[in-house]
Amino acid sequence: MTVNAETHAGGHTWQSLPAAQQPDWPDQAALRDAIAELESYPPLVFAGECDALRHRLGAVARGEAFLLQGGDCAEAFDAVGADQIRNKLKTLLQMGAVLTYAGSVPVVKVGRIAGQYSKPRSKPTETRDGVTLPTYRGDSVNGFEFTEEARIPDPQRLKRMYQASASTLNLVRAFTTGGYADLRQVHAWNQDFVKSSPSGQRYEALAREIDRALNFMNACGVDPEEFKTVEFFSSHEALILDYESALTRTDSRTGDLYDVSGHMVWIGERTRQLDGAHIEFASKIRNPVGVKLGPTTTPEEALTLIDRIDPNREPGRLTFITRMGADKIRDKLPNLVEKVTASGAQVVWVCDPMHGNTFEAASGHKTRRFDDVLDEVKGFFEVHKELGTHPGGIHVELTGDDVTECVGGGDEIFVDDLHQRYETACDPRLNRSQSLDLAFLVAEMYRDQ
Ligand SMILES: O=C[C@H](O)[C@H](O)COP(=O)(O)O
Ligand SMILES: C=C(OP(=O)(O)O)C(=O)O
Ligand SMILES: [Mn+2]
Repeated sequence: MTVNAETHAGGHTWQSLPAAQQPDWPDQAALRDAIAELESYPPLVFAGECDALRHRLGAVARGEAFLLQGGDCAEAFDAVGADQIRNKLKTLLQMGAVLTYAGSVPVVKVGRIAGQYSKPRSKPTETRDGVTLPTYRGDSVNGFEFTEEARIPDPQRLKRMYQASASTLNLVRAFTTGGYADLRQVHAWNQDFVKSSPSGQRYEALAREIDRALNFMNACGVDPEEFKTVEFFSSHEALILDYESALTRTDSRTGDLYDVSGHMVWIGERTRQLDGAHIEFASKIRNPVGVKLGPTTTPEEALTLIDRIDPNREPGRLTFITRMGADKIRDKLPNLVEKVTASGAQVVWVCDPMHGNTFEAASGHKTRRFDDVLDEVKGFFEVHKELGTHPGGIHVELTGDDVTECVGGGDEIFVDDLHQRYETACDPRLNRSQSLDLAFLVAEMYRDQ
């Protein structure tokens, strides 16, 4: 295999390289048909929007803005109703408002939304009561239901992924530009949270300050229209390369390739092999790109990733999403940040405090402790403070619904509560109140920084 081969029969350099975590599609003819159809579909996003996000992330890399990236671990086809999308968006916007005020910097808002349908897994199979079946790999590949039939990878699902992404993005665009996301409304939701929940009451002082700031702007005659719309971007893990390749198009303005399935895509911890297809793919598209970095990442790997994906050292092009675990971040992160900074690269550093802190409760539920999540973010801020670098943002798995998937938080969820509303198809998400709790606590950290 050569990394630099310019093309292969399918057309793109990455298509001739080994790709980890791809489904074993049993029906290759059906796969080819699905890909051909996807290739004929219109883009979900415009290349110029991807450029805009890259510029916003450039400001994050320079320390002038903060990134809030969040949403489901795995979106599901049967969870794209208006209520679920609205609740998720509402939660992210509320978090964004708190962080904007406390940090006094723009918050770049990016959803794990409208495309987050594919999951890398640690095991190829799952066994329940002595029955072993292929593992669930996300709604884009197979069904969550534990039956032989549901678990067969079906390429028709790639088309449903496109359709579900399109309708989700359509509603998100409507909400964010049509007046629903008005900052004054978002602030009123935050006031509700502060008033009506025990965990919210701790943040009364901050909410009052925001209220005063809004009244002040009002009194100064700031045009209320300014508050009406909000910029919001989509992102997902670029995992299933047949899908991402079919949605990768040449931009007529520049001749560059863009993956028009979302504004930003990231490469996961399990697929970031330097000689693999995913990194080659990431290096060829002009979208802003993220790469997850777990605790085994060496500085040499990080530097090679920069050379591959960001050879021109363009702030905003590359985001490193570190997911070390609360017990490792203070040990592992400093060396990476130091070496990357010394190389002259200006990457965005983002903390994913979820994926290094997963454990299985006695009940069998995969869960995370709110305190571990918070402690990893704290460690992230400490390391950057010590090194004089910018803690660029957080990347979290969350939902706007009152699920019981992570333990702890101000409105505490106990291990015994997990079964009550455990709805995730993959990893445990912070619920609405845990997400807001986190935003207020991170806001305090950002301020102290
Ligand atoms: O976000 C996803 C999960 O962390 C990943 O799919 C691994 O989960 P698993 O260990 O249950 O396979
Ligand atoms: C699989 C994920 O993360 P990671 O690649 O960091 O394990 C994820 O973000 O859902
Ligand atoms: Mn996950």
